[in-house]
Amino acid sequence: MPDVAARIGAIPTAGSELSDDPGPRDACGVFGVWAPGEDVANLAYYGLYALQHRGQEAAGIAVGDGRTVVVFKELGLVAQVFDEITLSSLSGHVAVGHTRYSTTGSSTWENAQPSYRTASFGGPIALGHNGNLTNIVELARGLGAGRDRLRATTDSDLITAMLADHPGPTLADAAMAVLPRLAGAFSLVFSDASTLYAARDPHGIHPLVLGRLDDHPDGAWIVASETAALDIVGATFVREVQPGEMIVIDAAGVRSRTFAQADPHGCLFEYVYLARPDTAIAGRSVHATRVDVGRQLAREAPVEADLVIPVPQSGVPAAVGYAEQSGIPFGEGLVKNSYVGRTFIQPSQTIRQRGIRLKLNPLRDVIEGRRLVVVDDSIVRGNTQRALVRMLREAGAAEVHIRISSPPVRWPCFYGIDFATRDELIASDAGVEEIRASLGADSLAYVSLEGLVAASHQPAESLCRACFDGVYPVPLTESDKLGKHRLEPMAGAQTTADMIAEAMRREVTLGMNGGDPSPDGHDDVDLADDVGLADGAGLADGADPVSRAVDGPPTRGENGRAPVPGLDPPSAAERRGAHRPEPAGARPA
Ligand SMILES: O=P(O)(O)OC[C@H]1O[C@H](OP(=O)(O)OP(=O)(O)O)[C@H](O)[C@@H]1O
Ligand SMILES: NC(=O)CC[C@H](N)C(=O)O
Ligand code: SF4
Ligand SMILES: [Mg+2]
Repeated sequence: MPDVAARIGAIPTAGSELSDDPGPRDACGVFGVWAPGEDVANLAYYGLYALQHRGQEAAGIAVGDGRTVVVFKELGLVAQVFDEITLSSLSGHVAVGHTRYSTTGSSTWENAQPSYRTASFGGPIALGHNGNLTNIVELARGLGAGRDRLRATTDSDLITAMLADHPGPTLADAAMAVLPRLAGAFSLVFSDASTLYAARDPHGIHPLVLGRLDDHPDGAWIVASETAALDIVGATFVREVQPGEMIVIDAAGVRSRTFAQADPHGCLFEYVYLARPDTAIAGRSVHATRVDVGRQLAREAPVEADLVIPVPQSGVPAAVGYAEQSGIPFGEGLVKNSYVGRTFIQPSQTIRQRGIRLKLNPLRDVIEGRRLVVVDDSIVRGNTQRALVRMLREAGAAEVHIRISSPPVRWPCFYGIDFATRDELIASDAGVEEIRASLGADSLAYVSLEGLVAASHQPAESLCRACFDGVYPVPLTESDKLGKHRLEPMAGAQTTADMIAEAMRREVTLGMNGGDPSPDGHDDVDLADDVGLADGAGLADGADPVSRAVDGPPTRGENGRAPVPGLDPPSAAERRGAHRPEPAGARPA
């Protein structure tokens, strides 16, 4: 191992090459670690555990040892995917990890990340991606037949394929040529067998931070979606990866390169829901932001009531702020089953709805006869509030006043949140009074967009607010409207070109989560009907029917019911190949 001690502390600012400026010391889940002498697989495991809230469908870790890269990935939660035996078989000095929440491509093993390719200039590439690209059909066209040999249908795998296709001669050269061609949101961690890379789109839509493991003789670096993951692995926050910046970490130290001019538009919804409260984005605590929004909500939408109750988990800080500002006592009126994860980011409507009832149960003695202010961070499809109002009334609430600490979500997100089609969003066409009536609440109010932005302490023009105001910072193309399954074979199309032509001809508009026809629908069958996907039609040769192009996790088979988030271990079918680390790429592509 070359002596890298001299480089420790030389943390480059964006765009610099090994600058001596120490930089500030003081935004799917991605996690990268470069730490010779450390158990990098274990660090990645803990990092991913800390980022579980960003993606619950699949998890994976790729480890490089200077010679090769081994990837282990599987459908399921981090703790279901990895055990001690698996982790101990992953040894090396560089690791890339990912927790997936699907936005392009179904929830299948092939689409789990890190994605893997062998570079045409030699050597392995493993990549984890948070975000969503908006020009994937164009990029897929560019790749042509090369992509068609592969079963992964994510935008993320396209990036890996483009890097692998580039003549090089190094991965850094390939990345500097490929990254400027990507449009949309991408916070990336990727590696070859020796070097860790991190890159963030020019808009910096989703967060990505650099941290350092202290007291490490050879230098040890972490890249993560959120600062909370740095805390959990004992790393010190160094700085954010800047929009349009690529960071390279190897035995020669840390280097920064700029691949595009920054035009910051950080995701406002990170402050509302996506990020952990114990994370800081652009120096601002997410928790403090949420409490402030709650206070603002109380100023904007006061109501006479006996008790403020939060909707666990993400509604808690805003409820604290609402109670503080209004003087109405705060109380726990709903018990959350901590073994049930997030419901909104589940990939199908059926699982989301079942999850809410399993997750939240009213405390009758607290709420009976009381006038309640029920505070939540957001209403998207309306699943949670619809179920809650019913539960609270059944449990004897005298009045139910819903207060929401974000404005109505009226527009789909194309940058990495599965907000689906406009049809699915309860607020897309309805006014507040209509929504109140449909939920059955006594009153309903949302915080203003101005109030939310002010609490973030960010200038409005440096935030993406598109799901609230419909102003998209990255222009969309017609092909973006083709939906989550746009790289999947449909109606018998066998090639990318056929698939695009067929989708365009049919004018299929599926949205990000084309599997969900409506908030009350049952998606899987309907999607197949919508896109003319006959059973097994259009599958790649040898594709497992469990993984076919229908959204939602594979069905169980044993008892016919869908898996329950956080409760069911992965089925035998889901875990095919599990606990069998294999050189990446060994599976048929
Ligand atoms: O209107 P909907 O479509 O129901 O979506 C909005 C709800 O989903 C999220 O909760 P979730 O259960 O995902 O996670 P949490 O535990 O972090 O609150 C969010 O906090 C809202 O409660
Ligand atoms: N939520 C995300 O960041 C998703 C990453 C990528 N678009 C995928 O679908 O796998
Ligand atoms: S549209 Fe909404 S959820 Fe998507 S990136 Fe913009 S602010 Fe975030
Ligand atoms: Mg919630």
